[in-house]
Amino acid sequence: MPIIDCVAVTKRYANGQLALDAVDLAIDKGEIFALLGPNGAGKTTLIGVICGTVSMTSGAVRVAGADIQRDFRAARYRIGLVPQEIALDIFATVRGTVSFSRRLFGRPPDPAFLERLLRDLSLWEKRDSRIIELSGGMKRRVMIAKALAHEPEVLFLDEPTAGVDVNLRRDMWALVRRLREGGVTVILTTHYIEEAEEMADRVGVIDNGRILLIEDKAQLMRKLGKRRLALVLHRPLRALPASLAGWPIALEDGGRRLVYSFDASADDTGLSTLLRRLAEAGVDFADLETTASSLEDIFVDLVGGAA
Ligand SMILES: Nc1ncnc2c1ncn2[C@@H]1O[C@H](COP(=O)(O)OP(=O)(O)OP(=O)(O)O)[C@@H](O)[C@H]1O
Repeated sequence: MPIIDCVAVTKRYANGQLALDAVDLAIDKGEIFALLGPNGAGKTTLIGVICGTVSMTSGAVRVAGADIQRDFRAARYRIGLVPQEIALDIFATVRGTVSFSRRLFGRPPDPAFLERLLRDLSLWEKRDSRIIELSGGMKRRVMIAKALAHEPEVLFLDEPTAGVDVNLRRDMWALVRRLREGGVTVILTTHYIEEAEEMADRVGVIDNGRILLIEDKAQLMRKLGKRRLALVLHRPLRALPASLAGWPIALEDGGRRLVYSFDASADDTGLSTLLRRLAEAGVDFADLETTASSLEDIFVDLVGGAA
């Protein structure tokens, strides 16, 4: 049984905006799932529906079997949510904020757990500071600690690293991995492709309220992945040989690098023709390298056309 199961989830806001259009999404326990999409794609709305803060127009969501509408408390108890905006009582202390959130869910105090959580998020030294005294990055850490305070099985991170510095981003990624080792399911939304590439087991791409694709990350990158061949030329080229006109080739680095993009899974990659024509045109190269395209290239291909 998936830990999160969305069936035909549709959301139309009061102003008529269709934010989710019959979304089916099943998330397995213990996976890290990245939901990718451009601004306004429907990511935050989908999270809101799953967490019960946005009412859906039609469809159903179950969290570990509990229906979010009929059995809200049971479903919500299993979820920790880190929203995009920081919302904290600025006069409370770090420790007070986190223990309050735990109490709200009816969990008994557990000082050892609290200490571990605050240490994991590099908040232990600040445990008695008031929120108002903290930097923006520290406040974000508190938001995460707060979401994890009741030991949820599923953690939602809505754009966790938008505008955060490199250290916090790295800490966050490390934390997410540790959580997964502990069996926690993590669902993150992002428009930073590198984040999905770095973290996710599976990737879903959403645009205009529709899921365009859900795929194992590695498979996705293999399947849709283009490759690049870069040749380092002996002598810089001003222009491509006429025999290669119209090929997906770019000259970079002042004509010293010739870069060819191709589909590695195609029957004919064009590589042998390319090399033959270069040889015929007297173009020598000193070195060559091939690289796989990133998830970003794939994403732009998918969403770029629709946007
Ligand atoms: N309360 C609301 N009332 C009306 N329309 C809304 C409301 N909230 C969101 N929308 C619209 O629904 C669509 C989906 O918005 P949503 O915030 O879910 O997208 P998102 O993918 O999270 O975007 P972002 O990456 O910018 O956070 C957008 O067109 C947005 O303008």
